[in-house]
Amino acid sequence: MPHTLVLLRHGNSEWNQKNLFTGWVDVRLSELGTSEAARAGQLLLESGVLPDVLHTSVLTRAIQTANIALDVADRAWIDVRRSWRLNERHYGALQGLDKAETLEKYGPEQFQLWRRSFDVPPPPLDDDAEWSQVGDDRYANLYDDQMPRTECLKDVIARMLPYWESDIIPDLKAGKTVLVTAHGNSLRALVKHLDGISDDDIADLNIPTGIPLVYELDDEFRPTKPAEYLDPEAAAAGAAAVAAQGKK
Ligand SMILES: O=C(O)[C@@H](CO)OP(=O)(O)O
Repeated sequence: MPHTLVLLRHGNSEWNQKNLFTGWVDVRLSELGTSEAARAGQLLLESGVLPDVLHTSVLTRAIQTANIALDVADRAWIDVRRSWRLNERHYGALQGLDKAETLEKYGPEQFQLWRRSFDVPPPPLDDDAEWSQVGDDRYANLYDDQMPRTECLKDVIARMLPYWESDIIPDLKAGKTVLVTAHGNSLRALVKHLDGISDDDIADLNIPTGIPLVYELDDEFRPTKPAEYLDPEAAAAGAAAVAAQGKK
């Protein structure tokens, strides 16, 4: 029996709007992001892809997106699990910096390496820096060596996949339609795993904000066909806009 998995990147956030590197900084949705989330719910409703369970990161922008979308889809009541393992990539010392200024200061090669390379993390963020999450209550249960100070995509895969195996797969196995509401880079990590994308090719994959991406998976939890965005045109435009960030 095929399993249905829906991936949803949060809607446009206040820092997406300001073009700042965000990572683990807990910013909220912008007005645009709120309407994107409502539209995502409408798309779920219209396509009849109705989630039975929600998995979110512990970041407010993903939680808000899920709440708004599920409310519109009349599924506000479904079970919810949250995990730091679905969080955005920790952007290290880039958190809080302007993307256009960073591109100008370090050049396109270094900028792309930090944003999209598989295994080059940005410099680590000091624990006492303004945009550090060390000491944030929501991470009180993490061991100190689990608490990132910076991450590359490879690190995100390493901390995200255990949750996929231990918490998301069992829900799929139970026949539930699973909604995962997360972030540009944590979802790139999951898509890389599901679609078997190489370490080099993943650099070209960008996930648009607020458009559900639907996977049908076999019993080995591999896609039976290419995943589909519920609004393919808007998704292509949104992904191109993410790729171009920095170039203002
Ligand atoms: O700033 C971030 O945390 C991410 C997602 O918004 O940005 P990027 O697409 O540059 O990896």
